[in-house]
Amino acid sequence: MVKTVVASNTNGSTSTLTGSGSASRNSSGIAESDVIEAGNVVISIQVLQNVTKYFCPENELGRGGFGVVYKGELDDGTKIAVKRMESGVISSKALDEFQAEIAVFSKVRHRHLVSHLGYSIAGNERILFYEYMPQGALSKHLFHWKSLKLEPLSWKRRLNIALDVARGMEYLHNLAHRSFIHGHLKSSNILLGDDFRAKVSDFGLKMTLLEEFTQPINQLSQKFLVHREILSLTGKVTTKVDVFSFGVVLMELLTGLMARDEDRPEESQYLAAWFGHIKSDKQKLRAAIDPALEVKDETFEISIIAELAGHCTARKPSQRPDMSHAVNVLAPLVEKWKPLDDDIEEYCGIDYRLPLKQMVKGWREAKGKDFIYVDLEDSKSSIPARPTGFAEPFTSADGR
Ligand SMILES: Nc1ncnc2c1ncn2[C@@H]1O[C@H](COP(=O)(O)OP(=O)(O)OP(=O)(O)O)[C@@H](O)[C@H]1O
Repeated sequence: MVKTVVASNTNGSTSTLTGSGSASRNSSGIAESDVIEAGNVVISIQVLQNVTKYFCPENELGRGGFGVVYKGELDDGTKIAVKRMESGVISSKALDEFQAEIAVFSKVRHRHLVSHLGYSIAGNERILFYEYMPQGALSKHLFHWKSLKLEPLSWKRRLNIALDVARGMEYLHNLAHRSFIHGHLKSSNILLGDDFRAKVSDFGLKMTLLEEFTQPINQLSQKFLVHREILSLTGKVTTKVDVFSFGVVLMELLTGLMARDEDRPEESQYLAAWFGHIKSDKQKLRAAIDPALEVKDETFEISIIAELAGHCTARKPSQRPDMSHAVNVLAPLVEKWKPLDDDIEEYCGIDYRLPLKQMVKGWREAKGKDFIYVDLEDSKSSIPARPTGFAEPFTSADGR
């Protein structure tokens, strides 16, 4: 017997059901009979086996610390990413915690956060499934584009990605009802859509849900402590850990170099440390820019991003800005590159250059007007319609 839960209801609880999954299915491949109480949709694990062709290697999208991620396709053509956890990653003892965490993060919806759609439990199997991001991880496009025969990312795309990530992280930190720490933001956890717009993934697997911005280190698995040396300065995990990681991602976008690479000369093995030394020297900074970028008139922007990256990776967490600051620095740069009629609905009635409160006020007013707008806090527009019973997303008056 197996049980699968897709999303959860708005009060944070989840329900599960055992079953074979053989009932007739709606347009998203989810059985009508599987829809049960209080907004919970329950489907069987067989659906996931079917859509991934029994976890066929051909459908493998990648591997991470938790296991293998497969591509799957529902009956209606909707693509999903299915993360099959390696056995032992989650003990049965930790299962309650696992379910409770998932109950929370399945409701976190934002256009720059990869939507978590559900999970499955069957015997030792722990499977999570997500919105599918067709262009895959940012890391692939920054570090492996040649071997994968991809186009290198243009400067404009990199700027957009930086802003998208900043907005997703700003939401996690400040704008959801509670504050979330991602804990392992990195370029392999930033996924790209066909339009090369970015969404942050993997928040929640060990995301720390905090009412206050403090948590003793030992409550987080070492695996997630990408910048352990920085954490050890304070002994606390705070949102500033994510800000540091974001600064490193900015450095990767600028240089095309991985955060850490033991094949590089010793002084540049750690990108953050090395970049911190060279960023104020114009010539060295220019020499460090990714050769795949044809830099012409972007010198001014590059120095702003370099400055921001340095600020985000300040040694003391208290000296690092919050993500809202990063959004405010990046938004005008992206705006500059934006053709007037490009992506117009995203900007309808909203001036992203305004401080958050004014911007939200403008957005609310725009909502009342008689034209199409996009719900800024809800990424559901990027995936096909949510099947009946999927969780209502968190709402936030401050979404951007
Ligand atoms: N939603 C998704 N859509 C498309 N591809 C995905 C999706 N989620 C993951 N992938 C692919 O699977 C790979 C592995 O993802 P996963 O999140 O398991 O590990 P990771 O982020 O690389 O590492 P870690 O587990 O240490 O965070 C990613 O690099 C990406 O290429």
